[in-house]
Amino acid sequence: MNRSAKLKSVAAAKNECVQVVVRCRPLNNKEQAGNFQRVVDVFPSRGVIEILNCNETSRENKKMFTYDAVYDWGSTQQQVYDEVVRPLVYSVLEGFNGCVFAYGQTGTGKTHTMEGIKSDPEQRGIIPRAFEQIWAHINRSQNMNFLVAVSYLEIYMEELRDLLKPNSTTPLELRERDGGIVVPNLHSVLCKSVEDMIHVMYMGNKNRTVGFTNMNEHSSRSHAIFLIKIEMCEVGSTLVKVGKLNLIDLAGSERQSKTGATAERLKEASKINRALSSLGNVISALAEKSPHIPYRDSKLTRLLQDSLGGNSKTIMIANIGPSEFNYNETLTTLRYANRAKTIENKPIMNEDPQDTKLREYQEEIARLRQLITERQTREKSVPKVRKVKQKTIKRDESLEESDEKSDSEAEEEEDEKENEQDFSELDAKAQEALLKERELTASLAGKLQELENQLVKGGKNILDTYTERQIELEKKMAEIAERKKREIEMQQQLELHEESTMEIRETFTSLQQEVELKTRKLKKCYTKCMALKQELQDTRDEHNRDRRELEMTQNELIKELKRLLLIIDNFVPAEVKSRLYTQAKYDDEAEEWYLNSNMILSNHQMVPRPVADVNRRRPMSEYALHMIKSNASDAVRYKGENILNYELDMPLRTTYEYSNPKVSASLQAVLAEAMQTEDDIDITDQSNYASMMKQRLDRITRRNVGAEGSSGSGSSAGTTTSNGIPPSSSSSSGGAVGIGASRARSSIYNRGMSAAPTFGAHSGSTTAKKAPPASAATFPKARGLIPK
Ligand SMILES: Nc1ncnc2c1ncn2[C@@H]1O[C@H](COP(=O)(O)OP(=O)(O)OP(=O)(O)O)[C@@H](O)[C@H]1O
Repeated sequence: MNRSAKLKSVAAAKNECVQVVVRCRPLNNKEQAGNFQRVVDVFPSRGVIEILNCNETSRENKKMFTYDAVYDWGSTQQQVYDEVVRPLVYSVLEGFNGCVFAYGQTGTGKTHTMEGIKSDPEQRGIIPRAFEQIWAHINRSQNMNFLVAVSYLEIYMEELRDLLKPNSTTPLELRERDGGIVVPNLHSVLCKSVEDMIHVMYMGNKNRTVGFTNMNEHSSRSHAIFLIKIEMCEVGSTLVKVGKLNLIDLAGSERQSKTGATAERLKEASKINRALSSLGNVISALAEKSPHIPYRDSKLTRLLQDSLGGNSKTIMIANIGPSEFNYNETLTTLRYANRAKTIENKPIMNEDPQDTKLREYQEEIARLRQLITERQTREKSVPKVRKVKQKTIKRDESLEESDEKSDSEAEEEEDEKENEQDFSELDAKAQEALLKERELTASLAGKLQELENQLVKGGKNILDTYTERQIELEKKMAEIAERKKREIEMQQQLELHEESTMEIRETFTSLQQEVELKTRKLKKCYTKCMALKQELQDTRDEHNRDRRELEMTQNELIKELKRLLLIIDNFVPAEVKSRLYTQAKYDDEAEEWYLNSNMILSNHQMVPRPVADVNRRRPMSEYALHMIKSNASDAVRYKGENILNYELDMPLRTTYEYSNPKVSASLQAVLAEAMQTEDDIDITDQSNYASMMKQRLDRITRRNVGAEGSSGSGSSAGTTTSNGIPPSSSSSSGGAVGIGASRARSSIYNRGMSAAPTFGAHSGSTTAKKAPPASAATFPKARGLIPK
């Protein structure tokens, strides 16, 4: 279709609102066990849902919402599919884009509605039922070619993941092409039956991200999107129509406090909630007809761009729970769904778009066919003249030989024989060329077969799958669904008009009657006003709740950040830390930190390479070099050993070598002198410590003198110094190193002493009078003051 025709069809397209359907699941075992009350009332015939807040005293204050269709806990999967989804899939098979997405709090039945229960055919959900409808249609359509491709992806933590190729390293990106959003590298599988599609769905489901929450044992933690693309065209025509169907099971829109979320789950939930709240923003912006629609806020909204306010027919299924326990979440879902009702789409038929695989295949098939026929005619035309002559003779013979063989069979056989004969008559070169030609033709035929196998021809087993009566039944069901839809619409409109026309219809017979009616009306208006006020209050409360939840998430994340910073501060070396700070960059798109690979590389390059012998072509071990130098007979043996001489980085030293405490040279000299002369030691200083030391010195000197008097020199065995240290043997034997009875007075100014352990570190003044002559040698030794 050319551009102007396309524009015309867009302009001619009718606006169509997003169809919103609400489905309420039954009370589950937990809710029943907990005696939770049911607060939701469903009125399928009017498309109305009423919800009661148990905390409010008045039971009158029920909130009422109307939708295109509503389903209660007794509804069946078949009913939901036939009445809601079947018409949409019909449209897709006519070449429209269609989208069904399930929205709701976790555990309310989104996956149940979309996929259903594998083992129970009655409980199959929308996706497998859509497969059946598609293939029933294909099998019924005669003279049509189809190409059906499916893909399956999920959006987890704002990242696209291919569920059919989970280990693929190619990142998936969203791109805008021909006014629509596509995922270029997404893997797609060609399917040829319902079973193929179901197999693909289960394969993808195995790779889906699910987790456990307090609300649901197998909670979907990602948004899963199943894409079906159906290309179709009449046999012999080149006009291709394309129908696309997106079947989406969104992640749960839960309150984090209820799910028992941990730090990682909170991060996950905040991303899920962000995508869902951006979906809410898009819905609001579309509902308010805002000039800017924030599709780009999340990957989910970008992917749903066609489905919301675009060219697709869209159905939103809002799943809710009936219990009072989930009152707030249910109300949020109902409001969300209520807003989505007003979104208008402009569905257009995808006729003759660019880049269709079906057209590509058909063109290739035609080209291959042409090539093959050309080759076959060339092959046959080689010995044509002689062949014709021989053929006539042989035919006469063969007719006489057997009557059983049919003419064509005989002819084929004949041709084969002739070919063989012709072939043997050719020279070697020609034979080779002919063989090559035949091989090429065979490979082309194989390729052709392969391509033809990919295409699905419609109307194959029309009688096997669908009898006339079944087709009739389906049509009737579609009609009933359409009527039901219209009935609900009319009922809703009737209720609306009833109020406005009441006044007109009333004729007042008396003033009293008029007053009564006006009072009733006033009461109604008052109730409405109160409901609106309540709504306002609810919205405020909800906003506060959201804010509190965000604050909670923020606090959790800050806590986690602090923990990580603590680890970095205490366990990561300072230089690595500073490198991390300078090299780490934040990617706004991916919302992730990453290390600049260039910088890492440059750092790597700075690391010195292992040392090798620069004069040699390749590194050699020390031992090999040694052997070569020493001209050892088996030196060659070690030549090939590629051992590098690694210079290991030794860790930096953090301690000092031990050195003895320093005693200043002046003090050492004085002490040495004092110990050699017999003079008194006179140390002058002002501090208490020094005077104390002086006293001790005196005491020691006196005792030593006493001891000398009583036992005489050399008989000090068994005596101890005042501080309990026994005298050394050298001193007891009359010691060569002892001070002796010092008479000389010397003044020591020891301010220059540097080492603390020596008493000289404290400036002090001490006068040691009359040092003991021999046994006094114990004093300096015991105090460690003997110069070395
Ligand atoms: N209409 C229903 N009838 C019967 N059972 C239902 C219905 N809807 C849901 N259930 C049951 O409720 C449970 C939770 O449903 P499901 O897993 O589909 O929820 P969900 O909304 O997809 O949750 P999540 O967002 O966590 O994936 C399942 O055991 C399911 O069988």
